[in-house]
Amino acid sequence: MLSVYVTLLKSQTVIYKDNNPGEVSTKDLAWCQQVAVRVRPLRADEGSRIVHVVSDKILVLEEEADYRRDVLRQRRLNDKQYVYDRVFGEDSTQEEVYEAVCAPLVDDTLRGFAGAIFAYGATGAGKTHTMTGLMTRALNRLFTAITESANPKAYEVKMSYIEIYNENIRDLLNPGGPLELRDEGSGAPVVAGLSEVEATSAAHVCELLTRGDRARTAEPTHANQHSSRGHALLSVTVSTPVEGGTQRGRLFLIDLAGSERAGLRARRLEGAHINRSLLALGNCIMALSGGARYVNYRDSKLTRLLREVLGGRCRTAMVAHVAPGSAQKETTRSTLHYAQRASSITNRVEREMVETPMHMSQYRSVIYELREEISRLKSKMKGDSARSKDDFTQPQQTEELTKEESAENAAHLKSLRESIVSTFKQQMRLRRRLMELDSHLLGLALDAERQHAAISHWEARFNRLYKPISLSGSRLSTQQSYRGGTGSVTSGSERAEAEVAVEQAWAELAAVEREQEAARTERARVERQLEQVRLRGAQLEQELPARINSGPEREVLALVCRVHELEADKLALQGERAARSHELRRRDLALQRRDSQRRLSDEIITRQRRALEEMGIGIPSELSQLYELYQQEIHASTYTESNDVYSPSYKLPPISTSLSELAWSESSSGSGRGSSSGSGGTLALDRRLPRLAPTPRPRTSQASAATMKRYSSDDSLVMVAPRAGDAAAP
Ligand SMILES: Nc1ncnc2c1ncn2[C@@H]1O[C@H](COP(=O)(O)OP(=O)(O)OP(=O)(O)O)[C@@H](O)[C@H]1O
Repeated sequence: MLSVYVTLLKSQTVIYKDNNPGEVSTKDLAWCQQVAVRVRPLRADEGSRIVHVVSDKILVLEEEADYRRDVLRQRRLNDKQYVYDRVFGEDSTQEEVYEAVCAPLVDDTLRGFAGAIFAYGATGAGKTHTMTGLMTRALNRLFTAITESANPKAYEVKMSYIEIYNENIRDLLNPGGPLELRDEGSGAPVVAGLSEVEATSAAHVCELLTRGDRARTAEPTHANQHSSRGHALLSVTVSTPVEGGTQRGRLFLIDLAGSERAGLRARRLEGAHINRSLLALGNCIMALSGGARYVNYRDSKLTRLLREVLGGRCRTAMVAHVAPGSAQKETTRSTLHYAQRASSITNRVEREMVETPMHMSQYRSVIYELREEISRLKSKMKGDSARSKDDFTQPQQTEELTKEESAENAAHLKSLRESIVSTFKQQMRLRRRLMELDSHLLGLALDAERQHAAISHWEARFNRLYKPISLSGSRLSTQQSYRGGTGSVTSGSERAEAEVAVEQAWAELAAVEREQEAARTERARVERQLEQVRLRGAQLEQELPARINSGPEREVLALVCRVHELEADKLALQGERAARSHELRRRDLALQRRDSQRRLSDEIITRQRRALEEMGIGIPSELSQLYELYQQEIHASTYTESNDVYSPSYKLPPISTSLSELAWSESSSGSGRGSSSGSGGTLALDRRLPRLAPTPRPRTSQASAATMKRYSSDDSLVMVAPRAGDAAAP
């Protein structure tokens, strides 16, 4: 038994048997992503079937026909088609799923690669059913392959099985109290005290799995009598000696907790933890799709633990699970969106990264100081060299030095040189530490900002801005419409979830602030030390000119200079890299904030428009022009300026010429980033807007004009993404 989980997750020192290890590019990583959806059989109490598998890649979700008499809208709203790498229907077998999703990863494990499979979906959707099938088949296949190999005894298979429940980690193979997740330096976190058991045969593995499954936290839910309430992570490591080391392959099989919202009050904490960690996982997957962009793993224990799996050389597959009945419509839709978001990774990664200017100020001063030091040393060498020439023209003075004095000088020089080099090394160590601390502080500042953003988001959503307002004389439906339909439904369970989320954000913020305080104190201490070492170095330099009087000694000094130069160059490169990565993280956060600000603006505008309509106030023409401009600008910036890095998750409702012509495909809502956050990526769109005169083609900018297409067939404005070259078209 080993007590350290890091050996499972941390080491990526895989020796590749038949591949050149090389660096795995983001493209390779993207290629590794596979997203499948499995639909489980319909049960009698689940209503009518609303999920239809069309082919092994396509499924259709039927929306309820709320507008039965409106043929146009029925046609547009009812069916939503989703495309994935693979879709498994209700009669799919465990074997089929294993062959398509898991078998390639098992073969890779034997070849020394790492792979991971996630099962995602709402409670009762079939995650555990699928994962049980995959786990037993994967381990059977591993042992069969090992037995059939030339040297079965050379293989070692180890297993570890943990559960994350309510942000507590438990060892399922050796159940006991919660285990601590420790961050050790910059490496992967460590689960202290976790057991890793050597598996000797397929039968032994089955026994271990059964033991682990029994230890999982399970409770009945509305959809599943035996519902697993935490995330389960099974890790299997296969090691075998090869020439020059040990080849190690790993397979992670992860059965995520149900993604549904917490309904019961008793479950609110549990539900909030589950949603939070699934959101964090979704965000990591999303961020990884950008290749070099900042990936925040800190938000949950699940993502902290999976850091190396998600970001390392790991092929991953996700199997999203849905129930086909109308009773689970909401959860099914949200699962399909989540899976679609994950499957968009492949496309995104192949896109070019946006170049960002470097922000180097933090490093410039340190590098400047180093260069200064080098030039001082060099000028000393020149001075000594000149003096040495003078000495050469006056040999009698040199001859006056006794042999004893020369030996003494040489000894002094030697010790001086050693002191200079050692002082220099100390300086470099302290400077590096300072840079590490600065970088850490920058990361913490971003973390703190994110927590602030989360707090203001939830507070704005539930307490301040969107309290239902009462409009005298308005129809009853007005208040109802304020409560519902815009993504800010304040049901009891959501409010409870918000309270928990806010509490957690405050707690996280306090932890971040404590860490900031500790880092600042440490930084001040290191800075004081550096100042002392710098002073000592300056004193040593003062001694140099008087003592250097020979060619070999100058060579020593030149060597010291060279070491300084190399260090300065290295530092410059490191600084550049760190600054670039910080800049990317900062931009990522800025984008998220803009996104959330824009959502708020849109929601305010939509609600104001609705309020005007409900109160029977016509929209002044200037205001309607502004609405139009706003839509065009948002659309233009979304589709033309940042097409490669940012995708819209919502659109404002169009300003239409008549009520019946308002056709706004819901297909555009909720499928983009943040849509599963609970923050309401989806605005329910207003279908009762006042009739407005069609506006002329926009005059604002070429880009805006290029993004607008007028479909005269139904005389309503429908915004579509521009085709390549649209923006440049006259
Ligand atoms: N593909 C399938 N074929 C037949 N039965 C299935 C299938 N998928 C799930 N089931 C059955 O549905 C029930 C719920 O499935 P399961 O426990 O796997 O759900 P889950 O998604 O893991 O739920 P939870 O998150 O609550 O643990 C079980 O009785 C299981 O046997």
